[in-house]
Amino acid sequence: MGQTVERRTSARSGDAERSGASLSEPKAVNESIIVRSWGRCWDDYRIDRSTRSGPAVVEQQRLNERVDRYGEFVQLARAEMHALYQQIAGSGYALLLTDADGLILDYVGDPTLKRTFQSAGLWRGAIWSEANEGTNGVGTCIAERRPVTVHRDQHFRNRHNMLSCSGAPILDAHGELFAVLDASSVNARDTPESQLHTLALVTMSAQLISKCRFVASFPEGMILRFHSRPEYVGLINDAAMALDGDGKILAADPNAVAYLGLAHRSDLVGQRIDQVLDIEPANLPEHARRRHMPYWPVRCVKRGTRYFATLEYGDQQGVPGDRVHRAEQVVRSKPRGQRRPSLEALAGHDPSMQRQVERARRVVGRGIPVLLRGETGTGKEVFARALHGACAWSEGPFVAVNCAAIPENLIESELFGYQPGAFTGARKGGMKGKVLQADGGTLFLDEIGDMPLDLQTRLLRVLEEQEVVPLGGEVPIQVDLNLISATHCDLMERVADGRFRQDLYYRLNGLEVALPALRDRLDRRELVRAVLAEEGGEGVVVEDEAMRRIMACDWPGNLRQLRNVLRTALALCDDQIIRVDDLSAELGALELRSLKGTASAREESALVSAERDALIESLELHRWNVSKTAAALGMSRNTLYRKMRRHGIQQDER
Ligand SMILES: Nc1ncnc2c1ncn2[C@@H]1O[C@H](COP(=O)(O)OP(=O)(O)OP(=O)(O)O)[C@@H](O)[C@H]1O
Repeated sequence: MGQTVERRTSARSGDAERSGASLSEPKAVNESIIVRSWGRCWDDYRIDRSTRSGPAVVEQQRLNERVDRYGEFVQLARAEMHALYQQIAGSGYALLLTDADGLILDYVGDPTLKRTFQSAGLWRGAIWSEANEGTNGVGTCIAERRPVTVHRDQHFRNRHNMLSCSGAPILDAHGELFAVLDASSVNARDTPESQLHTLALVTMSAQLISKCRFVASFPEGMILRFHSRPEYVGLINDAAMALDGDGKILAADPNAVAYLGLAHRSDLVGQRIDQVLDIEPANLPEHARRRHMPYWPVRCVKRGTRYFATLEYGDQQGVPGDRVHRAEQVVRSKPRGQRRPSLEALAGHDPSMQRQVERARRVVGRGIPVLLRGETGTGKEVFARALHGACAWSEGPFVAVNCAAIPENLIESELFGYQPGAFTGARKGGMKGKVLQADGGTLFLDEIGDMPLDLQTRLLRVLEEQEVVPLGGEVPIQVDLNLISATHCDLMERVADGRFRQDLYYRLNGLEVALPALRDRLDRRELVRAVLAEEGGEGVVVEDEAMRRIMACDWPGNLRQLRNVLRTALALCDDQIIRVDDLSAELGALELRSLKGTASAREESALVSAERDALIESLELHRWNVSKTAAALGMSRNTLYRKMRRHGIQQDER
């Protein structure tokens, strides 16, 4: 595994949360930042609110010098700015990169809005320090060293009252503010609260840029990355430390300080690595050479907490020019475990799976909708992607919509899109819904059983008439797409009790493919070997007793859970042999669960309420971030949403 910084879209808002910019961050926190800033504007800078002149702009030559000084960093940041812009394009925002003095170094935005932004002073060379321009997204972010949204009349100077700006700090490897990433819009009609979503995205991108910069800053040293879960090592929310050849810690990122339970960076920097983690400095070169199994388990010396770590030489970050290129790849790289196996590969050696693949193959590309049924983690989405890859629409897009994960009141606009001005808070340019995005390709409707009834009616009409009318629009737009849906539940049962429309059920179910649960597959041994190979453990042997335990397990989380357990076992095992001890506690908990399956009804109801309590506790612990909680509990987000619904847990229970 290369020393890369991967983005995981699903973790976007979660990571922003940890940095203090969560969507749920009390409005009051942002407001108190604004109040402090206004205080500085009155008392320290003594700014005249009513002057009409725009921000000072430096001469081109000085701007060029500044950009040169930031060198490769500007290109690295630009790669991420483009990636972020893809997400917010059409919403009237421009992205700005400034230096630590608030001087705008770079701009990425809608070319048609260039003039508007230029006349507002949001352009290369303009200086947006707080002392010059009063309270604003860039200058106040620099003054407070934290993410901030400054919305319309929260700006101190009247001239800037039409702006909405969200700025987040980019830190250097020593924790110093080095640059600011800002998203600004002119004449936004949104409320300050809706800006918090933008702020979360900007904060996440700023963290990603900070991390790329960290790992690229020590070409002479080594970079150690760690996290309590192996699958998170190498992703944006792992911890990073730079070491010299003797194991002395040269730098540590904020996650390293937080995960090790320390108060300050200075508690780490200058220490030797073996004072912090149980890593022998003499063994560092050996760890850096590990290629067959990149991460290994380490423990915190003081607290005994276990992590998984990787180590690479700083110069393995690539030659300078290459680094930018890698950053571009890095920010766009796909989450691990998202390979695209073919239908044959999915069939494996299991007769029932082979039968299902054969049936699906017969209808593929004939415009017959396929309904996939299977428990969580049986590979429904992987199967849908393989079907898309094998059909006539494979050149077109594959657009997945998870009906369980989108809040009910958003499904309609997500699916069908809307026209400009369709409702308050709508994006200026309107939005193309998922159905239209999938035109010419495949629309994958995951967890279709969770679609609200009134939307089922709309969906049925779209499918029958093969045209969509976006919200607020009148003219129908033709669509031609391949439809695959998936569900974990018995849709017929839902039809029987009135929760699912019978006509839609028949419309979706051109062919039903039932994916077997892992416990029912006859090729589990082969699957274990295949997953181990995919996880970098080719040639690793599973000891008989360990294999017996894996075979005997009930695997409620199916292939997803098997993969997690094997990934951890690979990291823990010595001598390329997986023993019982390497099978994580998760397997023990599963075995206990099957024992509990025989418990009496009373015990079961106690278990149900224990599960509810445990879910709430875990959600609390992860600040109600569903992605993180699901990852910590080893289940999919869908499963967690389902469980929350079953236990009547609402996200606003906090
Ligand atoms: N045939 C397979 N071999 C190995 N791993 C697989 C296979 N199919 C799926 N997986 C793995 O199992 C995990 C779950 O797959 P997927 O998301 O497709 O399941 P799902 O049924 O859609 O789950 P959910 O209903 O919870 O959304 C993924 O990590 C995927 O890589």
